[in-house]
Amino acid sequence: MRAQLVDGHKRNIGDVRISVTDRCNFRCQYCMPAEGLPWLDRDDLLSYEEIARLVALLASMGVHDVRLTGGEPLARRELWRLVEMLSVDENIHDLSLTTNGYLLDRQVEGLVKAGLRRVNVSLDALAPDRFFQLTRRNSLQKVLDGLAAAEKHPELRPIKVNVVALKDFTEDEVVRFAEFARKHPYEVRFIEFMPLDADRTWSRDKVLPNAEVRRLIHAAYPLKDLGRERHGTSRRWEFADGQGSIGFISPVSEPFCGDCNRIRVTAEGNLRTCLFSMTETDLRGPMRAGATDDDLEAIIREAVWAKELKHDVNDEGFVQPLRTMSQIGG
Ligand SMILES: Nc1nc2c(ncn2[C@@H]2O[C@H](COP(=O)(O)OP(=O)(O)OP(=O)(O)O)[C@@H](O)[C@H]2O)c(=O)[nH]1
Ligand SMILES: C[S@@+](CC[C@H](N)C(=O)[O-])C[C@H]1O[C@@H](n2cnc3c(N)ncnc32)[C@H](O)[C@@H]1O
Ligand code: SF4
Ligand code: SF4
Repeated sequence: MRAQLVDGHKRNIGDVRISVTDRCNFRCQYCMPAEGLPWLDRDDLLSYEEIARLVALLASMGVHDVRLTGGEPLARRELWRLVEMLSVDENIHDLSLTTNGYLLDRQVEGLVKAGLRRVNVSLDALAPDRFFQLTRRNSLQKVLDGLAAAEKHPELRPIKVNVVALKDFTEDEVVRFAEFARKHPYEVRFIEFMPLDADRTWSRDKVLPNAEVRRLIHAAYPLKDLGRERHGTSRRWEFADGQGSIGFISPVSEPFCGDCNRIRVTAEGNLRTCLFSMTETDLRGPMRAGATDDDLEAIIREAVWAKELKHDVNDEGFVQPLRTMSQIGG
């Protein structure tokens, strides 16, 4: 084992989010433009072997939680192969996936066999026409099938459902989502819209504050506060009658940067120390030029030492990064 990876604010880094591709088969309004984006060339993507090398190095520095994301991670061929490579590392405690669910039905069995332990599925609407409006794809049923397929694997728990909430849109389905959470063994989380959309149309008045979502749910089904998990994104509330729980991820109205222990690696192998970072550190170049693990460790430690204390989108000086959520790996 190497020394714990720490930032300059004395925070131990314990979580890495790896983007395995910038491509996606959906076009969610709050993330991608309808026409897509210029995709990376395949040669520019880190190979699974390169990702596994980096993750093993990070895990030996105490970064024990690994999330695979994208773009759409299941759109990258044979993702199970990467999962298999990572799941044998004893230094990795949590190996999870965030997906739009479209290809989950087909792939979940292989992923579980390969050692995947958790899955989060994005689902922003429960009515087919509303789902189409948000994702620009007619795929609600495929996502529900993906969730049902995941549910059949008890190894994959908890299953979380991510709902990005938009003002003047999501309100109509908030109570239906609460009922969905009460009916299924899924932890539904409402997420406030962040300024990382490709169309750069984010504004504060398009954000549906989670306090409002909670108010709407509480009126129908009273809630009890369970608090926020350390290093977690969501604050959880359980239904007062004990039938399930619901979560709120509130980066706009209640930022949770204080105990942030996360870093990110983009699909082309750049290290980002914050979701909203304005700079990135190239790891692929040194790796392909023959850097040793000690060389890479030094590069990573220097970049992480400068990790941002926080990022508040409400700050006067806040600047939206050039890269979108799908390019960063949300
Ligand atoms: N502001 C901010 N948002 C984040 C961060 N990490 C994840 N998110 C957002 O949280 C939402 C849910 O992301 P997930 O991929 O499900 O990750 P998570 O919430 O950490 O997942 P769990 O560990 O399973 O609770 C997405 O909108 C992410 O972009 C972060 O460090 N900062
Ligand atoms: C970028 S996606 C990548 C994984 C996968 N394609 C998916 O949608 O789950 C990761 C998460 O970021 C969320 N997300 C994307 N753009 C967002 C935005 N502008 N604000 C808040 N969350 C966003 C998505 O809803 C999803 O839950
Ligand atoms: S949120 Fe996920 S599914 Fe939607 S466009 Fe972005 S990367 Fe694709
Ligand atoms: S915005 Fe940056 S500092 Fe804040 S929680 Fe997210 S990654 Fe961490």
